[in-house]
Amino acid sequence: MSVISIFQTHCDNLVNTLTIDINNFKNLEDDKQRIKILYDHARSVTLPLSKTSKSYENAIKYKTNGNKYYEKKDLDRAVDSYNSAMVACPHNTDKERELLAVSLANRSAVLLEKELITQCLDDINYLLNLGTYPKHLEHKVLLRKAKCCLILGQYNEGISTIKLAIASLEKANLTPENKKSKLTEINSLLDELKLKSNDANLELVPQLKSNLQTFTPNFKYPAVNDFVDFDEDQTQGRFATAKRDIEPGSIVAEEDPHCLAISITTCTRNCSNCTKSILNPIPCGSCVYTVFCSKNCMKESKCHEIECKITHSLYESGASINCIMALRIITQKPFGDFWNKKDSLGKPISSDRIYHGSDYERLYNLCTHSSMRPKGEFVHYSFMAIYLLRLLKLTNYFPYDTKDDQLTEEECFIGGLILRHLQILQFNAHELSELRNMKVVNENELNYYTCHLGGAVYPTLALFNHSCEPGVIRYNKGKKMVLRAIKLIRAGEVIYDNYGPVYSVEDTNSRINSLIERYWFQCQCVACRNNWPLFNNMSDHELRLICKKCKATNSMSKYADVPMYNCWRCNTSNGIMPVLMKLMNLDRMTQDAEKSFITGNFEKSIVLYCEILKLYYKYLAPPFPDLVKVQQRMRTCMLHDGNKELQYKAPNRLPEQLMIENLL
Ligand SMILES: C[S@@+](CC[C@H](N)C(=O)[O-])C[C@H]1O[C@@H](n2cnc3c(N)ncnc32)[C@H](O)[C@@H]1O
Repeated sequence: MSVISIFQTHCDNLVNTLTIDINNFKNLEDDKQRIKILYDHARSVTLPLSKTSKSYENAIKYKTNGNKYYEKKDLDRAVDSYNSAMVACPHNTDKERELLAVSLANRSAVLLEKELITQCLDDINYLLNLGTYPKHLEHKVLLRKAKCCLILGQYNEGISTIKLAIASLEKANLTPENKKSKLTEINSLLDELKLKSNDANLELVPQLKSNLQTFTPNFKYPAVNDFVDFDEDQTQGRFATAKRDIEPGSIVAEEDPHCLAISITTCTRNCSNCTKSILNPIPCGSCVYTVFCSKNCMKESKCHEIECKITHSLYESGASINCIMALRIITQKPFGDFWNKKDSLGKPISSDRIYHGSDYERLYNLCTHSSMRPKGEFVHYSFMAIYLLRLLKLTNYFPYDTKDDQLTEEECFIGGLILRHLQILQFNAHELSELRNMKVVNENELNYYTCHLGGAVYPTLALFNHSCEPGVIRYNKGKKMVLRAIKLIRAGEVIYDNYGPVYSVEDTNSRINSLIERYWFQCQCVACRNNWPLFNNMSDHELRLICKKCKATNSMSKYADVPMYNCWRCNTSNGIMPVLMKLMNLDRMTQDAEKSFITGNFEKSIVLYCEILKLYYKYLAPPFPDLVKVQQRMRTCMLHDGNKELQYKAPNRLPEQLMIENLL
């Protein structure tokens, strides 16, 4: 049985044995009442608390494998094995902590050979901090550290490290001869460091100019650019609009998540706090599902201190990433923070209060569609919430001793919040992702794919509605989500995001049905209303000209040899030649953009593609194939501006043939 189904089966069994009246259940006053009514019934499921524990013996095996790979100079596998050794290694006894330090030291040697100097230095600093590395070997890592300092230009730090290395030679079990040769090596490194240090004092380091795109935060909604506003209506709820024309390429929004979670498939490759891809993870001392990129991230991750004990039950029960986040929204803040808000939650928020995504009230007010939720599903969600609440009660989250067979007011309140989060996340969570290289045999055929790392919730970005012809694309930069325009969005227009289905790759019926099923609304976007063709069915011979007066679309053949046309709607006479001339000028720009794109010069190609898009949107109306191609290229370029796995290599040449994938 797959792990996903374990959790599902528990819930299904509970729903099937339920004796209460489901109609009444749905009409209950609030989520807290739902938890209260179902709690005892849900307790018939035993919580799976067995653990995939850390194991010293396994750690030794992995470390030994790492050494073998290192000897064979298979550096990538060596790093992987040392990583596994560290994740598996318990941190309780001196012997275990020594193994951890040795694995770190070995990994740092490999990283130095791989010329990953900063990572090597991080490992050495971490192991020296542990204080459990055998003293008779310490001179080796200190020497390695000094070499890193030399390469990184940290000369003074290097010099003090050399002094420590010399002192620690006293504790080394070396023959006098070996000791002498080590000392010679150390002293020559010291000379080099001193020399470089003197030179560095004479040099003036030129300041690199940041070429960051301009982003002027909106006063009321700091996560969006000043040119964005929000509006609301009966059919669409809240949505974002443009206060002025927004040009393609502009940054529309940048937001930090309110909460995030890394999925089980990548939880030992990406930092659970900042999502960074890491080659040299620092594993949690107690569980095998959590790693960090630095001590800082480990310290910042308050939620893991609470969750560590139940991480196994969460991950191995097959609970979805939304379940993990529904709980984490709670564990990342102290109980008192929620309890103090219990009377204000759900009440109207003053209109001049700044909309910060970190505000719990903003998250709480995201849409739940609870009135539309089918009765059975409500019960199902409540069981999931109770399961999560019972796990939470096994931690030290509540400021008192908890009992599984008793439900206090406080627990009931928190259970109600978890139930609400599950509903919110269903419609408002985003995927976290990074670019990874496809594993291909031939290095020249190196390619990339977007790998999903987990989920996150961004309370401001969650206010953007969907269109199958979106105005923005989304990507992650660290844990931030960035939204950038991929078309000209005119003042007053709605700024649409995209929830998955894109007009050029999926037919209208299929898009409409999947949106109804997944997001519970009937899409009325321009592509759905007009049943736009798929990319493969778009005509290459058609010119979709925009009337200069009324902006209506006038469709004609590219080869119609006529100088003018009269707009079908307002009858204004429009010249065709000036438009054709402009489009011909674009050919050159398109070739340049393609050349830069294919050779991986994404910054240059973004600038050119943006110019092309501006002209397209001025004279032509979508859909047409060249527009789809350019937007697809823009998407690839922007993804390369976002997260990449640590060892990501941009392909030397990207496929010249356009691969139409989902835009988002
Ligand atoms: C992430 S929320 C977007 C913000 C939402 N409008 C609100 O008021 O909170 C997703 C929900 O918004 C609504 N929505 C999104 N795009 C829509 C559209 N194009 N037309 C109508 N409703 C839409 C749907 O109810 C969907 O489940």
